[in-house]
Amino acid sequence: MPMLTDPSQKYKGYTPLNLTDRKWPSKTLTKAPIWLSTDLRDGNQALANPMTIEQKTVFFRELVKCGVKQIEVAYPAASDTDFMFVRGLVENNEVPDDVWIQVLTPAREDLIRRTIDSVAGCKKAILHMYNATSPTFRNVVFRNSKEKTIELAVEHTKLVRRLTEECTAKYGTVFKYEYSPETFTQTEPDFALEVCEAVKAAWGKAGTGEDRIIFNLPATVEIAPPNHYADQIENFCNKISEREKVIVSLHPHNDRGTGIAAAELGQLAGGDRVEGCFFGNGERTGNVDLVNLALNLYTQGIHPGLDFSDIQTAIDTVTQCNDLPIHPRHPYAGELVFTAFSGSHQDAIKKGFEAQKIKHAEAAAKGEPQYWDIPYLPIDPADLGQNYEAVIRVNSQSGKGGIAYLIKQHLHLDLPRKMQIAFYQVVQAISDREAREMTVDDITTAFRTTYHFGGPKYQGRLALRNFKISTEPSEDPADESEETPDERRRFDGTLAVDGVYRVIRGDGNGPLSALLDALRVHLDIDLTIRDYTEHSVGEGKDVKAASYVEVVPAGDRKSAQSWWGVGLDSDIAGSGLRALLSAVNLAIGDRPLPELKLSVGFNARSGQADISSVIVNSLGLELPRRLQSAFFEVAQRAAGETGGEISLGALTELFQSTYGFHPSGTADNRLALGNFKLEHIGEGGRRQFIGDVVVDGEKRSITGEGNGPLSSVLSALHSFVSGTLTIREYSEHSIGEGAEVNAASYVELTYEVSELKKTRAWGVAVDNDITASGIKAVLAAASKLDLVLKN
Ligand SMILES: CC(=O)SCCNC(=O)CCNC(=O)[C@H](O)C(C)(C)COP(=O)(O)OP(=O)(O)OC[C@H]1O[C@@H](n2cnc3c(N)ncnc32)[C@H](O)[C@@H]1OP(=O)(O)O
Ligand SMILES: CC(C)C(=O)C(=O)O
Repeated sequence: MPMLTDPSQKYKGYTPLNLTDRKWPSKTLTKAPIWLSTDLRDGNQALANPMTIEQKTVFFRELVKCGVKQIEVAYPAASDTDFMFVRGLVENNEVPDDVWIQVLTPAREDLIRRTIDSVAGCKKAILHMYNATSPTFRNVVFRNSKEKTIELAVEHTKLVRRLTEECTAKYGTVFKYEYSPETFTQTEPDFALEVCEAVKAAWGKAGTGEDRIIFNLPATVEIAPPNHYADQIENFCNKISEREKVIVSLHPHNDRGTGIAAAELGQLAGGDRVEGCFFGNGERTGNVDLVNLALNLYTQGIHPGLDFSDIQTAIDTVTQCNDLPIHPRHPYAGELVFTAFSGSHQDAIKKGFEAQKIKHAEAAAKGEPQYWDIPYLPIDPADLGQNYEAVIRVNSQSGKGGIAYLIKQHLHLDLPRKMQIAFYQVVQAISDREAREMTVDDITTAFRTTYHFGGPKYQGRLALRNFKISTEPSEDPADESEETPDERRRFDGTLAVDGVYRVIRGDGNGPLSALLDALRVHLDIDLTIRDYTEHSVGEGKDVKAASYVEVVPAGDRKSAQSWWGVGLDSDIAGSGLRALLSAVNLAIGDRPLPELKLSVGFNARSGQADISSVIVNSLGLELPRRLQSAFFEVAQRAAGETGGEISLGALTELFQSTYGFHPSGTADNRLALGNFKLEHIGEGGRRQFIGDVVVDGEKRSITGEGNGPLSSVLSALHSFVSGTLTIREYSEHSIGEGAEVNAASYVELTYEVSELKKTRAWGVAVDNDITASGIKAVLAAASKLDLVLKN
């Protein structure tokens, strides 16, 4: 049947109360009401499968944990399960001393008796009796007159008094009495009052404070807007006699979807207590949601007396016990309620957090409250034990702000605005292509992959292995113009280029321009930096620098096309260089790069770096800069006869023979290391070398002291070497990883014997022990010198 064109022929509107002096509209809520959870009664009776005793027990404990002090635990006369559940609570001492358990009964003697039996022995119980009072119920359900309706309530109230007193006398249980004129909102207001007055008189012992009688005024079915409910409550509160001896309890249902409003307006109108269920379970559209009401108060700065610091556990417990899901949009509890998908919301939230951080710092400094003021978020999710991860979620409706927020939250990177736009396009493309929500993981992975950020797993075609920035005097000392700095920076470093190591060198005004120069010279990559920013990440000794670089094609600073990159390093120069390489990786895409060419001809600047590239690739040795130059000269001389031509294999062999190096450590040197030990001498770092050195095939046991391992070896060598050996340069690095790691050492020695000129030689060695590697490098270098031995 379709909807009626004239519904007035089928549905009657409510009859408004003509309150001439209603007060509630101009009031505000200032304190929390008494809360009564009826999850285990009104909520339970509305379930297709009512809860088991175990489920009710778990639920009861959660209610207690959240701070509910009055809990309607059952309709004990309904079933053995309900009865036994209440008995279990009592007998197992489940009820804390400050909690009242409440039990509901109709106005029927047998059921009242069983209900009181259920709580016998409990410390504190509220006996709740009801009978419906509205015309329809009187006429249709009970077929009762008004008088008979009052009589039913009065007689059974007297019975309740007698039986509860007996129970108190026998078991010590303290009782409160609650009476509900069920269907109150559909009952003539004066008749509802008349019934309650009669019940109060029959109870006969309503007092003040703890002795107040509770009159529950249910919107059994919500049939009118919430202002009407408020009028009904205010009217009742004004007219009931001995108001101070009465607790007015509100029991809204949600048939019109205004249960929350009804409860809030009802409190303004005088309601002292609110009965409802967590997350709004209950008959039909549910009872009023206590969590919602409590948190509404909380967001007005009023503590509700309930604690939802761990709302997720409450959600999990309630949904598991009720077997009903919570709608994703449910106030405070739905999984999407702290989530923003749309770009403008995300942008506002991100800006809100940034602005609030500053405002809070200012307020903290002045000792003022730090008010929550975030667009689109009425409550701080953290107060409910929720984290911010869910706040911003990304799909095709999202904008750069939200994505940047997630990157900041998860990677601690505060992307510059233009880079936000660039990365937004990356995420948009993925989101459009895959037509789905992007998780935080998707976004951070997209970021890492795009910018080659976050370790070897995300490494790009160009990856920085090591570098050194040195200061060089400006090339043209005659140029005294202000633009030309006195000093220039030199970048010396090793890159992995498509998996092959390349030693590169470049000069510039700063580290980044020096790297750009090196890239241009060695790899034909010609770019210019258009934008650069940086910020610190973390604090104290763990602080790192994050850098962001935008590059454009060289000579085209206004280019429409640009590439951003990001770098993070404990060293600011390292972070900038990494950011630049990150941008360069994007810029080169998959364009082929020039392969390593060996050019050892004179004046070939790239040649020096290129032969170092051969050594790092063939032997894993990252030569110190002066050794690079030294070997370049050796290579040039060796290749002199072939016009600069030399094969990669020949170059590697030349290196090994020149520096007495063999990767296995078994170089055929004039001096070789035998067994040795190094001992600490005295308090300082002084050492004593005691060991065997094989010289020209003959073992010599020598000792020597020095400030460190290498100087003690030199001192020992002087026991059979005439003249003076000195270490001019020493450096080392690791080769390999994990258990396979070795140390590579480079030593340059100078040697001076009287009347002979000073000579120098490099030695290189690798060993799994760093000290042995250094000593072997000393002996390798010494082997290359014309040592004069003492007799
Ligand atoms: C608005 C509310 O939520 S009220 C609470 C509702 N909750 C429940 O009903 C859940 C528990 N109920 C039950 O398990 C059962 O209804 C019982 C055990 C209480 C009673 O079961 P039964 O005796 O089989 O009766 P039934 O369920 O048919 O109840 C209807 C009878 O109770 C009477 N009745 C209904 N409400 C009340 C009341 N508050 N006081 C006295 N009698 C009542 C009806 O008039 C009817 O009487 P009749 O049989 O003489 O016509
Ligand atoms: C028993 C009463 C209070 C009831 O649950 C209702 O009217 O909804």
